[in-house]
Amino acid sequence: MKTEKKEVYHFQSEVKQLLHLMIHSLYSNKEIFLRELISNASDAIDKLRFESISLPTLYENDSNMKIQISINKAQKTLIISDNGIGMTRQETIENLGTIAKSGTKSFLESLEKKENQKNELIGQFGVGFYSSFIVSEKVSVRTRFAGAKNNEGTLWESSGEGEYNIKNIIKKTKGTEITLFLKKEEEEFLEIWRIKNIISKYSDHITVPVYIQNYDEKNKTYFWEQINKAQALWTINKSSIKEEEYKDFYKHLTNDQNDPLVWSHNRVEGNQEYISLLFVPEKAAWDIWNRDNKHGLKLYVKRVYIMDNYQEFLPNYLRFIRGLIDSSDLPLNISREILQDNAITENLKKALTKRSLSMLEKLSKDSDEKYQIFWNQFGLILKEGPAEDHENLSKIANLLRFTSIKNNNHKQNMSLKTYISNMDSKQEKIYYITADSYKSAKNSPHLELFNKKNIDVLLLSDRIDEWMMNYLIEFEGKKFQSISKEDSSLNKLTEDKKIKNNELSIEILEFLKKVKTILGDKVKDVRLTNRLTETPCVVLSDSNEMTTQMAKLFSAAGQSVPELKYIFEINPEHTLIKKISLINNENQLNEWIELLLDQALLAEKGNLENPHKFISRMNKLLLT
Ligand SMILES: Nc1ncnc2c1ncn2[C@@H]1O[C@H](COP(=O)(O)OP(=O)(O)OP(=O)(O)O)[C@@H](O)[C@H]1O
Repeated sequence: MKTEKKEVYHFQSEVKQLLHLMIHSLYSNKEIFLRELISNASDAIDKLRFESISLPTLYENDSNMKIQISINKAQKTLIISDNGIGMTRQETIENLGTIAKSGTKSFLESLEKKENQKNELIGQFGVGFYSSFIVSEKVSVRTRFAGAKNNEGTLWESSGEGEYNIKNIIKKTKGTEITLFLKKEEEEFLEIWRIKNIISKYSDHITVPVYIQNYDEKNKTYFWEQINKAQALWTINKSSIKEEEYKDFYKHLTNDQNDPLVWSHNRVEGNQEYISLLFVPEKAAWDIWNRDNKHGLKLYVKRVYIMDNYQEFLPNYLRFIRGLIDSSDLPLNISREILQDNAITENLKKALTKRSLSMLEKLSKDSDEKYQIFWNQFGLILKEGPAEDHENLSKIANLLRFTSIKNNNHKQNMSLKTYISNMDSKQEKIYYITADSYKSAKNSPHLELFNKKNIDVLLLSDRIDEWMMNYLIEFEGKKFQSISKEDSSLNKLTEDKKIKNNELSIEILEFLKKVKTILGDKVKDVRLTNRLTETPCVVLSDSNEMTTQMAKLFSAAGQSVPELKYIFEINPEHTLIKKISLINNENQLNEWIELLLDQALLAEKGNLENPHKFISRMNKLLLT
């Protein structure tokens, strides 16, 4: 048994940092402390409801769940109490002395550098309980875990300056009572109208009733006045919910301060019964690229909160979707483990995936501008889709956006449908090129023919693109074709320019033979090309071989890649080729051919195995 003595503890250093930051960055929006405390109280009540499904005695004969707020003007205090799950002593120390979230440290560090975005980022991170210190000079928490004895209560007190006290107390009721000793300059929060105002602003979608203690002047008595509607928004008929209410609800659910871009609210009856409410954010969460970023939907079963961030209802490539699902088919005592191998989960996942994709499709039809915002934020994540979800491949492909030669800038805003509708009548395939950057894709010699023929090519330069293109085989009957690979369909487009052997000069054919001999097995083949206009030569991958970009991805991932052998194509009409083909000096010819190959390789790969040799060879030839 602990003694009655106070024990002093120190805050974890991250807490000190967060407190400091919060007090200095959120001064313009102080009132959010009340939202945070009410939200915590509501979570504690949800947890109690959930736990008491298997252990009803936890209610301690008090199952009328509520949050109560009272003001004591004389003492300048504001008291927020709930009859939820409460905390044990150990939990109090862990929850109110540390920050459990992973990535806190890096988050705080990144925040230091983003002066003008601090406010928004802190909000997303969830300021939580510690926001009480924005308005309080001291905070005291009395709490007792549901089901524990009356003398197992805990008192936590702090002035938010580095340390806090813990003491054992008697608390007759389960739950938590938080007393804020307001700073002198924050006395506005002692006004009942002000508090009522804040509660209705932030807490309408809290499903637990929130009461404020009011005074009846006529009867000279105190009474509890309910402030919020305490009805779960998603259970209300769609047609009676206002746009603003959805937006508020989204913010409440996610801590995001921005409005959602779009949402989809559905009640499904029949075989499966559930309500889903899905949102697409306007901005990616700060930790969306963290491996341990907590995404997923909030799960309710028959209106009872079960868990946060359940990831199995949506595929990974839709991890930016936020929202909730309220199932009537799952049992209340469901656990994560059971959920995982559950046919209901599987069906829900299918249905919610379709729902999300249609929501995005609708967004793309309704507003180009909004869809572009979505794409800029989440396009890279959606690009994981083709590899992950074969079943919905064509729907996902339809949602992808690209830039292309004709686009003439790096903005990815062209759909495959648009590409196809602009296709030349002779064009059979959807042409694309992958490279390290937009610039290098746009300037690749492979584009010369396409530029000349006015045929558009998708320019892909995100890291994931090459990988994605392995899964995109065709769209609406048109095959995808990498233009850095050998491709016989090009012949149709170049009929007018076809190289016919009998029309070629003997000199050029002789030259071709020589090049083959000189390069030997450094290349797979040597051919004359009709792809080029400006460039003397180019290398291509064989149609069944890995592309350069793919090889780069593999080696960046630490995997060994077999050496790529290219097809070396020469442009017989290029002045340089014409000139070189006339060289008789064998040594000099060798040097020139090696130089040409290196040039083509450099253009293709962006680097050379032996750049030094390339330079000295070039310098030597420049002097001849
Ligand atoms: N009224 C309460 N009853 C029971 N536990 C509480 C209460 N308030 C806070 N806690 C506990 O303290 C923890 C920390 O609260 P805090 O508000 O700092 O962060 P959070 O609620 O976990 O995160 P966020 O604010 O981002 O949702 C909570 O997770 C909860 O376990």
